[in-house]
Amino acid sequence: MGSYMKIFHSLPEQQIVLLLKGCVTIEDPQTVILNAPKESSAMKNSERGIGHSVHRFTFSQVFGPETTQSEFFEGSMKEIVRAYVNGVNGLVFTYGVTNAGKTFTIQGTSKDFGILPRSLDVIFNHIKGRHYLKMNFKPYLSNSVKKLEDAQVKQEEAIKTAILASLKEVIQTILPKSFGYFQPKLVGGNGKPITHFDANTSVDDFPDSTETSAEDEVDITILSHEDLLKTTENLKEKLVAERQSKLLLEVKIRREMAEAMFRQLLETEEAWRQVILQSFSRLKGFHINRLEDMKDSYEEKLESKFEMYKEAIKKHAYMCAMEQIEDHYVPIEEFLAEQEKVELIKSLKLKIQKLNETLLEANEGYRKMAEENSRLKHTIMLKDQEMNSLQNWAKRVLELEETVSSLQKELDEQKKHFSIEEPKQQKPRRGLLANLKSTVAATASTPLGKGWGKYEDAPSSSRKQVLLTQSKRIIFD
Ligand SMILES: Nc1ncnc2c1ncn2[C@@H]1O[C@H](COP(=O)(O)OP(=O)(O)OP(=O)(O)O)[C@@H](O)[C@H]1O
Repeated sequence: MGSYMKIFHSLPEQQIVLLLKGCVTIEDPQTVILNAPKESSAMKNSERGIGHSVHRFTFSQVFGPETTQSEFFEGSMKEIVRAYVNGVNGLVFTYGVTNAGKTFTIQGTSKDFGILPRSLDVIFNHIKGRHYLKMNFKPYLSNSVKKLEDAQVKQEEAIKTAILASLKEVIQTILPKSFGYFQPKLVGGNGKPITHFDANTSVDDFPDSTETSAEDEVDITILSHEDLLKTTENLKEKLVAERQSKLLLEVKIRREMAEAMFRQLLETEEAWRQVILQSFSRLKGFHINRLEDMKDSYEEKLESKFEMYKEAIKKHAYMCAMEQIEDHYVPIEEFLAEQEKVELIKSLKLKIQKLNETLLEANEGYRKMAEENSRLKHTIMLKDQEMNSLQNWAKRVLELEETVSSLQKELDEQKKHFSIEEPKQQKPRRGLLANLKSTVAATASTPLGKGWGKYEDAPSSSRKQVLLTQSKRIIFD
């Protein structure tokens, strides 16, 4: 018994409970402990100090999950049933959520009966041989019974037979194949149906009430009292049989009518089916045509919409282009003029570039020339210095030349003078240098320039050479 289920009967102390695994723990055969699940509000409340997470319940008997149907019956029902057969009323009911196992407990399965078939088995075993065999009680107004007369019993039986027969036919007609679906409802202790309805039972299996008795009509006046009773009895039976046969006939007629109606119904159904099929196929055709029409019209619509959108897009593109043209439009003359300007600017730029290059080159040349110039200046300066020194030299040479010429003159005069006075006085020779010195000293105040004059027009180099030659000559003289 894996589920959680309580089975109560009328007495509170007789509470019995079957328990679920998990939060429910069986402490002992009388006590169950309920532990609140971890996430439950009861557990959370108990953690906050409100209420308890554990509850203890006491019962007359607790059955755990491993309990079998038999053990449960023995432990729960047997005493109640025993009391019942001894005239003590009892109430057993199950209580629990859906799928808790109430039906399983009460009814059980065909292999493993629950407490109800087991109880019935016990009860019927208990009254075995003491059954009331006559079938002359009829339920009345749900909670009562009526005792039937024999004739009523037979009438009931005939009706029952007729009903069962027609029922069987109807069932065979309507549900020929699925008849096997119906299972016996009540099962006895041996597992066989207590009330058995055999689908193969036919009308022929029931006594044929339409058959007339073999007995002929008799003259009652010649009959004894016993025979009379017997005959009366026979007549009664005949009467009943006739009534039965009438009933059967009625049932038969009704059945035939029902069959006819059923056939008609089938035919009608078939006709309707045909009609429906035709309509359906027509409808289908209609739908297909309609669908095709719709498809065409949708395609057309789609096409026209497509065209419309295409036109709209074109228009939009055109408008955009026009707007752009308005914003960016330049007349061709302006454009050409601009173009010329651009060309001009380009060529000017090119020229400027070339000029720049030329300028750079000129700069470079100028720089080189400046260098050359400074070098030449330097040379000139050197030459000037040289020239100055040469001029000084020349000046000096001229002076010396002057001196020499004056000395020469003086010498010549002296010579002349000596040649006149030579015989009288012979002047002692003192050497050239002593003579020169004395001459220079004598002519120190003599002005220069007389000897220079004859070289004034000569080029400087030849003049220098002359000067040098003269000065050399003067020095070596
Ligand atoms: N003790 C058990 N052992 C094995 N199977 C069980 C047990 N109890 C219940 N079941 C199975 O659990 C399922 C539900 O059980 P059952 O139909 O008896 O529940 P229930 O309480 O009658 O439900 P509901 O209230 O919906 O009728 C069934 O398939 C049943 O066979």
